[in-house]
Amino acid sequence: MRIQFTKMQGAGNDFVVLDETKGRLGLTSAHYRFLGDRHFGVGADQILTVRPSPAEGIDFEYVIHNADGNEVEQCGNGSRCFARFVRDQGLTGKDRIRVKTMKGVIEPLLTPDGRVTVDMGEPVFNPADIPFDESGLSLQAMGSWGNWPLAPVESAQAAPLLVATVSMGNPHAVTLVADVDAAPVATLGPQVQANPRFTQGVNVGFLQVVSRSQVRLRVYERGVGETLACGTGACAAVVAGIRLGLLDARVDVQTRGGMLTIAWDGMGASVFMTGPATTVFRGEIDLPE
Ligand SMILES: N[C@H](CCC[C@H](N)C(=O)O)C(=O)O
Repeated sequence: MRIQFTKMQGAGNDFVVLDETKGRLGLTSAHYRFLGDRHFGVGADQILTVRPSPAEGIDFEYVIHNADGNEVEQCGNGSRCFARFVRDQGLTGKDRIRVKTMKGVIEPLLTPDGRVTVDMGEPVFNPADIPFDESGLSLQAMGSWGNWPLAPVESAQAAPLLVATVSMGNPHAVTLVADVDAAPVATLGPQVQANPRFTQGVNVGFLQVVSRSQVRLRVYERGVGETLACGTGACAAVVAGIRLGLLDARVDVQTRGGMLTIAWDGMGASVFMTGPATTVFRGEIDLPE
């Protein structure tokens, strides 16, 4: 079957975008893996599928698959590219678009400077909702915001790693490092992901605090590996930094693929993410049967 696709990227996190607003393509997990494959397919970190409005007051639905073919709950950089896609394709004339993902409704806003700001909803800290099994762990309470625990997560390293666990709809574990360039992302990332306490896997963020309004971040993503940027990872990392008393309410996050700006006013507030969204090329491809 030959399909059309649009290749996009947001801060270097790259996507194959498919339009199912006029009918389903009926793709399988193997098809998503093929599309994500950088040697035999198109190549992407995630595959984003745009579908028609599922309900009154919502403009579209958007479905996210990691390069490993598994569907996931949320994708921050993808939500900006989704918004750029539906505008450029003439599927909407709106600047503010309400879109349903697996775990809720988010609201990208196309801004005059060409960037996109997304209301990513509230962060979730309850371990059972991350999900993270904290049974039997001696949690180390830190930070200026009450006793938010940093959980020691066993890894193959000598000492357990202290991580802050946050959900932005998808699971994140954030650890502090002195220098992201020297962080053992390729080894520690998969080790934390393999920890059975993350019962649905996890995206592992390595956060370097430069100042109260500037950080550097690398993320070893669930279902992909290290990406050049992770939007929900940037949200989770800034939220963790704010709750640990290390960051102010608006932070520039320097990733290997570009700059994202994250704002969060604290408990009960949404996290807002601003960043780029770029169309790289359009094409068509024959899917394996
Ligand atoms: N790998 C993530 C999904 C994509 C997140 C990332 N690309 C973003 O921009 O938020 C997960 O399995 O939860």
